[in-house]
Amino acid sequence: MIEFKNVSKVYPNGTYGLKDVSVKIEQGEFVFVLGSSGAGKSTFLKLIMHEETPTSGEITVNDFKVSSMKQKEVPLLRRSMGIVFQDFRLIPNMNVYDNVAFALRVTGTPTRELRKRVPFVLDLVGLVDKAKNMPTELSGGEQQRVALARALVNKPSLIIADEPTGNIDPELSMEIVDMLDSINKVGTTILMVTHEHELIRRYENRIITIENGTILSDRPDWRSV
Ligand SMILES: Nc1ncnc2c1ncn2[C@@H]1O[C@H](COP(=O)(O)OP(=O)(O)OP(=O)(O)O)[C@@H](O)[C@H]1O
Repeated sequence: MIEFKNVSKVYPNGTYGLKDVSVKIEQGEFVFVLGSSGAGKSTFLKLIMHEETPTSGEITVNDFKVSSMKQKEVPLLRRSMGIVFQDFRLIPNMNVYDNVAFALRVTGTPTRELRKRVPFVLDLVGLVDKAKNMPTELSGGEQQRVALARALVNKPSLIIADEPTGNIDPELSMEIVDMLDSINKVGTTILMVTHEHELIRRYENRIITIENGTILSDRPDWRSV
């Protein structure tokens, strides 16, 4: 669950990132966050991840009071979420298997658990047969699927996808959204930021549109009305 209560973010140079935003996203929703460049989408995500702190207002994410959180609690918050970036951010000198396994190794997961979990998520994203490939040997869409597997491997309750289709051919973009959709169907909350109206027009999910740091519109999920 994500809740913003009257949240504003003013950057040190006086620019407003967000202005008095109040919004609630329940566990299990799949929400698109739409907005043009400079609208405030990244600010919204950074506040959720505690990469930035709000100037005023209250933020709750997965039972963490993010707005008043101590720095030492941040790793716990981050472990409750999986993050997918536009530029994939795979480790170039590790193969697909190790890129995914790395996310488990850093949290001290036992090897026997890792041997079950990594093939499971690679199967979910349809990449078992590419486990030994290096990132440079994969297409953009495949690299993003590895990033998705890595985000999923710690069983997060929330996936944040920041323009995940921004570097992918349009035909493959739908494949990524469909994959997020099937992950959502097993209960994971999905927040996907995009500026691609065309892509999300085909879906019936809730769409929060941000403009000039405020919520311009909040279209409900048409599947549930
Ligand atoms: N570190 C910063 N210092 C000052 N102003 C900032 C900073 N980061 C963002 N801004 C400003 O805050 C506003 C919102 O920016 P934000 O990055 O959240 O937009 P965005 O919707 O993510 O845009 P894009 O799609 O281009 O990434 C913009 O006016 C931007 O210039």
